[in-house]
Amino acid sequence: MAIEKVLPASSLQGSLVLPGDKSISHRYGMLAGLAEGTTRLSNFSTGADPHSTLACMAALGATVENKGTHIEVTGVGGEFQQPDAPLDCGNSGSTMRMLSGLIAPHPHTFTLIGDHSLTLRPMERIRRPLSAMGARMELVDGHAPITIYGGPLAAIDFETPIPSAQVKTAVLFAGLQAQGTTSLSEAIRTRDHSEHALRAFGATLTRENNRLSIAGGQKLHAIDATVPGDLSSAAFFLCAALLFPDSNLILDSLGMNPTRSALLDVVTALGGKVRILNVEETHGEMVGTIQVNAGPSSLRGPLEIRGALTAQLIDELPVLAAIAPYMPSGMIIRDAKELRIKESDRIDLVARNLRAMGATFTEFEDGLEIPGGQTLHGATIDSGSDHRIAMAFAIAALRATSENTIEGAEAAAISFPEFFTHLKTLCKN
Ligand SMILES: O=C(O)C1=C[C@@H](OP(=O)(O)O)[C@@H](O)[C@H](O)C1
Ligand SMILES: C=C(OP(=O)(O)O)C(=O)O
Repeated sequence: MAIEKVLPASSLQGSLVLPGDKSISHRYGMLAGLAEGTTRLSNFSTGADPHSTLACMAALGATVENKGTHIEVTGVGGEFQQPDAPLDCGNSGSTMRMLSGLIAPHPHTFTLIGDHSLTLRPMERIRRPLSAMGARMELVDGHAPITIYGGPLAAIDFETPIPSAQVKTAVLFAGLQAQGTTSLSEAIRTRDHSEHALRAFGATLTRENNRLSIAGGQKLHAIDATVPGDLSSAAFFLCAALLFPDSNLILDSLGMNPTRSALLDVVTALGGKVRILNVEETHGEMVGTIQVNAGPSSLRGPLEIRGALTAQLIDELPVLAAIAPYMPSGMIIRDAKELRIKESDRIDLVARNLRAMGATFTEFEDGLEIPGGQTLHGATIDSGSDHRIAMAFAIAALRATSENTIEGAEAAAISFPEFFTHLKTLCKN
């Protein structure tokens, strides 16, 4: 187990280009694997999870080559081959759920496996729509390993019961290859990278209010693309910037898709001055440069994160909770029960680590209420092998009164292997 020691800091200064967005990298990797032709992907995520996706695409017959400057994926032209071993999704819920939809229409038997954490995560949420389309899927008590007996699928009209971009994507990827037109409605709009990625690879997809429709039998064609920087990785440094009055952080080539960028509004509400220096669109995704300085917050009460906002900030909630005790206003996070079934029970681990640092707060089944203006001390942090917990508490450590020891720091590599190196460069002690 890797240990990282994080000392209190006095300032955060510098500029950064983030590695490619994890969500977009998964989708480009999968669609490139299915498409016809050779896709070139620059700034592909360096995280272990999207590389699990690429390994699965290779096992399904795509050719994946790391060319140094970019990744090349030569797709199977619409027909995956029977893999000769189980598809290993590692720690990645995105891989397991989205890939299930992508491969279910193919006439082979697939087994999807993952690590211990992934085996604890709910998979019934994808079995329900995919089996309604005609896929035969076996789970073990609602969990992986998953066996899919693939074959022709029929379109469905599906209403997502939980806000989940992974479930939405599994249905769209299956719908792309089904017979008829698949429709899907979501009550809370989740990240729309799949919609943009499908269009980029040549598919037609329509949206009317909250209802998406995709016709089956569409073929995909290879693209050249640069993956925008990962805003969920940037979140750690954006939150760190709020901790010091003279912070100055510049993030270049950053993904700013509006369905992902609620964090920028939250950072602003917490006193961050966020300047957008430029923005452009590439394959439907907004990409730009931002500068962030800290300033006084105008909040009169605790920052409240509930309902749709909770769903939009789902991956950023651990780091927001980790800095909440230092914010003058404090924070209320509710409607976040999903956090209990991510790579770890993130509410429990945030609570345990905040408690270890001496914070006071109230824990709920679906969130936390954390008073502001607290002083925390150094402690031994348990990452629970969860990348976002390891990184969130490295940020909390920056304002503690003494050194923190992060146990299980290697988990950061799941989404952001360079995190601790950048932290050391940006933070001044
Ligand atoms: O679609 C995606 O890329 C993701 C969707 C979210 O999961 P859910 O779909 O389970 O909410 C998020 O937590 C995950 O990190 C990535
Ligand atoms: C929940 C996450 O990812 P996944 O569901 O793909 O494991 C995450 O990155 O925080």
